[in-house]
Amino acid sequence: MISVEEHLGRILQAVRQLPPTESGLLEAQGCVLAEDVTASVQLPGFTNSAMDGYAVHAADLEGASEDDPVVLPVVADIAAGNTNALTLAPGQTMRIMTGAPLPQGADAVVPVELTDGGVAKVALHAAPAVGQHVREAGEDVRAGEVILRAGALLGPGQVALLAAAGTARVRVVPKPRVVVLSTGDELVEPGREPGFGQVVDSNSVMLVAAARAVGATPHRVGGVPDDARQLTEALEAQLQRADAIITTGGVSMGAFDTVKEVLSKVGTVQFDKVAMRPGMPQGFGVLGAAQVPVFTLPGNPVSALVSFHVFVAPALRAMAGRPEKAWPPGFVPATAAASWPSVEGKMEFTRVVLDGDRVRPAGGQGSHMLGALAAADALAVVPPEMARVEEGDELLCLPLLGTDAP
Ligand SMILES: Nc1nc2c(c(=O)[nH]1)N[C@H]1C(S)=C(S)[C@@H](COP(=O)(O)OP(=O)(O)OC[C@H]3O[C@@H](n4cnc5c(N)ncnc54)[C@H](O)[C@@H]3O)O[C@H]1N2
Ligand code: MOO
Repeated sequence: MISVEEHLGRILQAVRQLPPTESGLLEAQGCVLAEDVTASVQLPGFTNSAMDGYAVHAADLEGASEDDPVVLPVVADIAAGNTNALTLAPGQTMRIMTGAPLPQGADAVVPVELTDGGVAKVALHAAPAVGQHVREAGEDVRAGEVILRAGALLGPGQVALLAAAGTARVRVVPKPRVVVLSTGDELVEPGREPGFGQVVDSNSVMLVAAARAVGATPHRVGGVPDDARQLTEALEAQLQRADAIITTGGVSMGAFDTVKEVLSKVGTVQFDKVAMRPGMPQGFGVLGAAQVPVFTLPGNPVSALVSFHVFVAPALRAMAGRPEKAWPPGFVPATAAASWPSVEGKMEFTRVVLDGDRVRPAGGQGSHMLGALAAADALAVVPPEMARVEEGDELLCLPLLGTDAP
């Protein structure tokens, strides 16, 4: 029996960050930048108005107030999108809209609410400070400045900045393409009614969803029967399209545990019992010339999802250029709101419901119990040395509904 840390350590030793690729901005969301990006233009690109109102020379409005306005002629209208360079002479105003270029010479904007809204001439009831409601060219980003560094995760704000600063394509670490392959003669496709002795292949649906939630690009292969030739063929076919392969089922002590039978003979896949519950039978190794990592997760549904969170998610993040800073990854502290037994000598992952920062078990803990799994908010980590959780104990928890997608 090996520890959770040993098995994870072996996995993280073996996986590599994927080589960078060039990508359009929309496809780059959720990826990590592979190089620094500099702005090719300044932002804002030109000095413009922050308000709908009147462009003025501030000096013309000295002493203007609510009761004692200054009245000036309005010599032009400037809408957003106006591309003519205009000049404002002293003693004049121009009506200006938000985002429209400030005319040369103007140094402030009076919002329309502080005026009578005049079109030919306007009564201005306020004396603005120089620069008021003016957005200076380059005040946000200077041309040539590094706007995002290699390693930055691209979310909506980052792709917007790249677009605005003149970058349409970027070099990123791609999202790992993850093939999910379930095994077992008992499996039927989701949507089909299982006969006696059959189960719906819910694991592949679950693992595709889990892979997507950590920012990978999953591909689901329907259930493969417990047949060595068919499994070998399926694995060989999928190796072409995969940065990682996840299998479920067929790794325990059963007489028809085909994954173990097939993968023991090829690549470097090693099968171990890991001191955890659920998720004890695990396998990991690399396959083919491209050294594609293969995770063989147990078939029990809860075991498979726990194994995904503990072993596969950190590996996928490392491949995507987002290595974990610490283990356990993404875990949050919580206080036990109840007492429950745990198994000594194994790290137990109790399905819990979260109530603020307090947790209690979410119903049945059997590794086949999807009903209780779906009712859970998080996995509470009970360390191997604890035989029992007492009310008030501090535990680390992994939220189950979290998503890495920015
Ligand atoms: N004699 C022993 N028996 C078992 C041991 C052991 O150490 N000695 N370990 C148990 C543990 S712990 C686990 S976990 C399971 C793991 O078994 P396998 O990975 O070989 O999985 P299967 O036998 O194929 O299936 C187990 C269970 O899960 C259901 N299943 C499988 N695939 C799917 C799927 N795609 N979607 C939904 N459900 C699935 C399957 O019907 C079985 O009920 O072994 C224990 N046995
Ligand atoms: O250790 Mo198995 O993964 O519970 O059911």
